[in-house]
Formats: sequence, structure tokens, C-alpha cells
Amino acid sequence: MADKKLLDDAKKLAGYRAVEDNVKNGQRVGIGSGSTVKYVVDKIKELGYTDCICVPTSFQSRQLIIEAGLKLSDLSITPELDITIDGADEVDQHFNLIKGGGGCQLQEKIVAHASKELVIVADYSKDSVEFGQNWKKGIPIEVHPMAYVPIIKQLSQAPFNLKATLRMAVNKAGPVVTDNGNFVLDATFQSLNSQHEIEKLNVQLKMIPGVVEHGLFINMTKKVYFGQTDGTIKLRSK
Ligand SMILES: O=C(CO)[C@H](O)[C@H](O)COP(=O)(O)O
Repeated sequence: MADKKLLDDAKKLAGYRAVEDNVKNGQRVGIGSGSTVKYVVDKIKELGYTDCICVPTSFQSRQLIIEAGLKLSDLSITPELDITIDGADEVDQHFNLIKGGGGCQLQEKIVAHASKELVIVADYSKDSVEFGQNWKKGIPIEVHPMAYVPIIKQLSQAPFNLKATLRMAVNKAGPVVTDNGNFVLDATFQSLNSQHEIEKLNVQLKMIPGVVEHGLFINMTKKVYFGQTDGTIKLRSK
């Protein structure tokens, strides 16, 4: 297991640098969710970018924005954003992302889609060559609660062949309930070998009635900052 302090330092490096390189005061900024994004908000605050208009992607990121004293907005008031900075659970060589480890994939995808640019910040453990190489928990799939059993069944069959389980809460009896009142399935796969297969899955999952959103983010980012253990940053861009 990777050292927690090393991971945390790497997250901080990535979060700080992504803001320094990409955010200007006064911009409309989507704020992702997760532990790395905390450093994004910290840096926006530290730089005194109080004219930035921040749109959250979860209850957690809304709290971060409020606690930092930054300007809070939403997509009904600010429907177009200059940039979103968000974390990821895995980034492969083709910039395919797996997101949703924190269960926020629905709002994250909506906010990213409303942005001119999605910049990803992550520690070194998220950096993969092959899809699914490092993230073994599967693809998070947000589903309407009434549909979770039929969806698990459908996912187990062709063309999906995914083994999906209902994500259970840790300090509460029963399932994780998302900020949108839905459940999350984590769907593991044997092999997704080609980019074509991944892109096909991206679309097919959305076609299942009851699937609200999933954590595959394909063709959504061109820039990823990975904090490294030695205090440097690996920037991957295309
Ligand atoms: O997709 C997400 C939440 O739904 C997060 O961005 C992802 O889980 C990464 O989180 P962290 O920065 O804590 O590693």
C-alpha cells in the first residue's frame, strides 16, 4: 500500500500546479470532488482569486468552496465554465478516465461537459498505461435505486460481461446513496482491450434504462497533472 503522506504530498503538488498553470482570477471554474481537489481550492484561495466563480460537483466540493470563502455558483446561474479541475481514479495512456471512486460522477461529468477544458489532478498511483491496470474496483455506475437488481443482471450478460456489486456505505447500514439520491454499482471487467471496446462500453452503458451516469470519462480531458514521490510533477497533455 502506497504511503499516505507520499500520496498526500503528490496530490498537493498536482492540485497546486494545475491552478498556477491554468486558472486566472475572474474565471468560471468547475470544482471537482475528492481528496486532491481540496488542494485546488486551497491554491485558488491562497492566490487571492476571489473573483473566480466556482461551481461545485458535489456536496463535498460545495463545502470546500464555502469554507474557502470563494464565490459559489451553479450551472443554472453560470451554465458555461472556462475550466474544471477534477481528480480521477485512473488515467490511461489514451486519457481515458475512471472516475466515481467518491460517488460524484454524475455532477462531475455534467460540470466537466459545461467547461471549455477539463484538467485532471492526481497522485502518481493513478497513472496507468492500460485501462484498468491500477484501478481494480471497477467502473462506478450511478443507478436509480429501483433498477439496481435488473441492471446488475443485465451487466452480467453479453455484451457487457461485467461483475457489478452494490456499493455499501461504511459508517451507515445499507448502500451508498449519492448526492442525487441514487445508488452506485462498481462493475469489474475481465478485459477491455481496445479503445474501440472502451468507447463502445461508454455509450452502451448509458443506454440501459435506470443508469443515470457512469464513471468512464472518454475524450474529455487533454491535460493531466500527476504529483510524483520525488516532489516533481509529470504533466501529460495532448
Ligand atoms: O471521481 C471522483 C469522485 O467521484 C474523484 O475525483 C476520484 O475518486 C479521485 O479522488 P481522490 O482525489 O480522492 O483520489
